[in-house]
Order: sequence, then structure tokens, then C-alpha cells
Amino acid sequence: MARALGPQRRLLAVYTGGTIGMRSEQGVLVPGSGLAAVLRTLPMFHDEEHARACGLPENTLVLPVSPDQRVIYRVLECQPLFDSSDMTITEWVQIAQTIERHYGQYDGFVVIHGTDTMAFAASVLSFVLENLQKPVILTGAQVPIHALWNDGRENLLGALLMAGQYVIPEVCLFFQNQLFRGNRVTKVDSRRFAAFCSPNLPPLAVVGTDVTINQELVRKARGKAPLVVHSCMERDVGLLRLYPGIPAALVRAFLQPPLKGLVMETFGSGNGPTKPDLLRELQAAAERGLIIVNCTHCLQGAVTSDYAAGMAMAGAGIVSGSDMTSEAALAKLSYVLGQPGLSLDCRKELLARDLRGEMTLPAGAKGQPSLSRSTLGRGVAQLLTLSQEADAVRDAVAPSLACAAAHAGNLEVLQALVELGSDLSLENFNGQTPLHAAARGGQAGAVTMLLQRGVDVDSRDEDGLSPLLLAVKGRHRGVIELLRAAGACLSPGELEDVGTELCRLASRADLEGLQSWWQAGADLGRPGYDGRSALLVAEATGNLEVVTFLQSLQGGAGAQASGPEVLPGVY
Ligand SMILES: NC(=O)C[C@H](N)C(=O)O
Repeated sequence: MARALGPQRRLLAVYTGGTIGMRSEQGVLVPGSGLAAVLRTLPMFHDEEHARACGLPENTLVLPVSPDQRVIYRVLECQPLFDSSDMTITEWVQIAQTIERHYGQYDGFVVIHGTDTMAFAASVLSFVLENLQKPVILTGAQVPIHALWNDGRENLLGALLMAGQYVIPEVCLFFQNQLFRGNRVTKVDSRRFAAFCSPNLPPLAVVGTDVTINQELVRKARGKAPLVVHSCMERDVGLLRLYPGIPAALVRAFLQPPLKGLVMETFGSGNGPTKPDLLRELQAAAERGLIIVNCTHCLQGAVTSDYAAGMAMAGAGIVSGSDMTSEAALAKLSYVLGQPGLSLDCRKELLARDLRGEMTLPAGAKGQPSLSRSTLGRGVAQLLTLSQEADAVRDAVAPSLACAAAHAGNLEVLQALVELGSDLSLENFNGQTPLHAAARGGQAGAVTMLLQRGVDVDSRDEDGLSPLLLAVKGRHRGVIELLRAAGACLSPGELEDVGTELCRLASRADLEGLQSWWQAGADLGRPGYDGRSALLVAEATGNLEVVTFLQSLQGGAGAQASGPEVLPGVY
């Protein structure tokens, strides 16, 4: 819920480029560096006296909100700076990762961005950033901040004030005195200062003489669930606008692999040509597993099933995009297709749900996945229908359900629990987390999903056991690899009696068991209780395969540590 905050909040402004900081070079506008230096010279953006009195570092700016309230902020300038026409999912994911890296140090974030693709950026960020507890506000300008008559100062000031004074835990876009939900906006004017509109949702806040917050529209933060950054967004998605007489052959060409998902802009309330050849192409693509989302090309209103021409679209296996903007639909498609291990049906069900406030569900629609395929799913589906007062019941049973789902590798149920607001790192009655359960069950898909959600890879259960040890015991090599890549390590306690265990495996010629320990980072040269090594035991037993394997490790190719890969970022 939005609320005003006390003094001295800290913000990070991520400057990515756009007209706001552009300069004219040979008669055209190009992205310009040094925005922070410009802001430092403008008293409305920086109180130098206060900064000096507090001994703040050079790179810190002070926004003088009122005589007794200041917002401290830093501007992080990206390299390179972009005209937003050049930005892609890759840069937006990097912005999200930058926010993640600084999430603990700041109370809110402002993303300074070009306006041309800002609606796409805001939509993508809204799906990449899950469980936001802090505001992320995009803004920019139609005219550079250096110009005498410009909108950049007002927009940036508004964005900083909104992020610095209110907790609106969403990805928003601030422009011309209005704060919009980011995934509801579209750019509607290339010249006027009022460049954006939110056709199907009123603004979350309006700034006039007073600031009016539309409290009932602001999304609530989900308990204390940690921020999750979904970096895995599908790039092979597309956007196609139908027009009268569009040839089926053109549609066929567009739908070819590697395309995995399409947002199709249709006429009016979701109607399209009913020509059999066109419908056949759409149907064939849907049968191949390509997901098509139907969005209206009208600025306002939703896709309905009022017309036969609309029903024909639905008949071709096309999912309704309701009142989503095309920008939001494309971002959602990229997010849903990027989630690992989900079935086609589950992806379609997710698309039909309101995940980040991006769509208005038709009255009466629950918008939840049909989980009726398993008993576990039915249990979770019932939980989803419980009223708000039953939160405590949900919180009590969700960890055990999550463990059961993880052990069974049921990603649909895990996803439904996430939608319910469950924290997938919570422990069940014996201290095991869903990651323990997934590792014990050898469920690589569930392990991947949980790791992606940032659960603790080295959590210990009541007996001090880690997910990695459970995977080793089950000889789940794929899971061991995933856990190791995420930085999992066996603890000294878990390795205490490993020598004896290795000798036991060697005596049984259990090559897979030995390989699992090796893969998990154990030193296979450790002696057992009687001082003999696994190699000695294997030689005595006479199993050549095991002997060869253990000998090969003696040449220095022993336990390998495979820590997490750190990708260099542009920002
Ligand atoms: N007003 C702007 O920011 C437009 C600019 N071309 C951009 O999107 O970067």
C-alpha cells in the first residue's frame, strides 16, 4: 500500500539514455553523458550546502523535498547510453540485475529511459522483477533537459519525488504529472509532453497542487517474499498487426521457427479475417506449440467473444489477451515462455492470469490454472479459493505442499503456490525446503525453477543435511551439476565419514555413487575408518572400471569446484 515516508530516503537513478540527456550533434540528437553533473548545477535537484554539511561523497545528490526532508540519490550512468530505439530485452534484463545488485542499499529506483520504447521497457521490467517491495519508476522526456523549455526537469523531479516519498511497490512510469502502472502504458504522441496514456487503467497517482494516490489500484507487496529477477526471458517472440486482406502466405512466413510466441493485433474486440487459409495457418502454428495471444489494436477496450469473427480466432487455438497493451502482452509472453519446464497448457493458463496487474480479468473469472490433474493440484486449487482471512491456514500448509510438489517435480503446482504468495524457501515440519525435496526426488526442472527464484542453495534441514547431499545420496547427477553451478558445497560435517562411505561404494563397485560424490566436490582420496582409501578397496575387489576411474583422479583431475558463472554486465 502506498504511504508517505519519513526523512532521508535513498534512491538510485539508473540513466540509460533517451532524449532527456541528449545533445545536438550535426543537427541531430544523440545520447549525452554527464546527466548527474547537469543535475548538480540545478538547485531543484541538488542541495549542495546540505551535501557538504553532511560530508556526503562526490557522487551523491540531495533532493531538497522540504526544509526537514531530503532524498539522497545517486545517478548510475550506463555504458553505452542508448536512444531507446536500440534497447532490447537484454538491456532491460541488465537494468533489472542492476536493481537487484543495489536492492538492499536503496529505498527506491528511478530508471531514466528514452520514451520511444519506454512502454516496452516498463512492461518487461514488471515481469522480470517479481515480489517488488520498493518502487521502480521509469521516466524520460520529449525535450532535452538542457533546453530552456523542456519536460525533462519536471518528469525527473516527479519520478524522484514519487519514489522518494511513497512506497508503491510496482514498476511504474511517471510522465507529465501522472504515475502509471508500467505495464499499462503506451506511447501515443511523438511531440506533445503528454506522450503516454494508460488506456485501460487510471493512473496510480496524479500530481497537482496535492499528490493524489489511487490507493485501491496500487498493488500490495507480497509479505516478505524476496525479490526474484527472472533473467530468463524468451527472445523469440513477435508482434504482428493484422490488416484487411493480409495474405495467409505472409502470416505463414511470420510464424516459422524459431518464433515461439506471437502477439497478434486484431481488429475491434479481437476479430480477424475468417478466410479458411488464414485460419489454417494459425491453427497449424498453434498445433506445433506456438502460442498466439490475441490483443486488440484499438487503444481502449478488450478482446471479447462477441463476434463469430472473434470466435474463429479463439477456435484456432489463440489465447485472449483481454485488455492488455501489445507491449505488455509481448513482455508477458517472453516471461511465460522463459519459465523452464512448464507444459504448453500451463503456459497458456499463466497467460490468461493477471500476473502483475497487466490485465483486467472478465468479471467472475478466477484466472487461475486448472490444477485438477493431481490430488496435490486440487489441494492447491482449493487454497487459491480461500478468503483473505484464511492466510494463516495457507501459510501453515504451503511449505509442505511446496515440498511435495518439488519432490514430484510438479512445476504447475509450484507456480500456483508462487501466485498464491508462498515463499518457496520456507521449511516444512522437518526443516526441509522445497529445494531439499526437489534434490531428493532428482527433479532437475524443479531445482532449476527454485534456484532461479533465488532460494538458498546451501540451506540445512534439521539433521544438518543440504540439498546437495540428498542429490548425492540419490545419485541424481543432473541435479548435482545444477546445485554445484549455483555454488553449493558439502559442509565439513557432511564430509566427516565420507572416506568410509567411499570405501563401501568401492567394495560394491558402485561407480555411479563414487562419481556422484566426486561431482559434488568430495575428495575421493579420503581414507575410510581403517585407513584404506576407496582405490585400495577397489583394487582388492578387482573392479577395473572403478579402479580406472579412481586412478584417473589421482593425476590431479580430482574434485572440481564449479562456482557460479559471473556474467559481465554492460551496466
Ligand atoms: N523522447 C525520447 O526519448 C525519444 C528518443 N528517441 C528515445 O527513445 O531515446
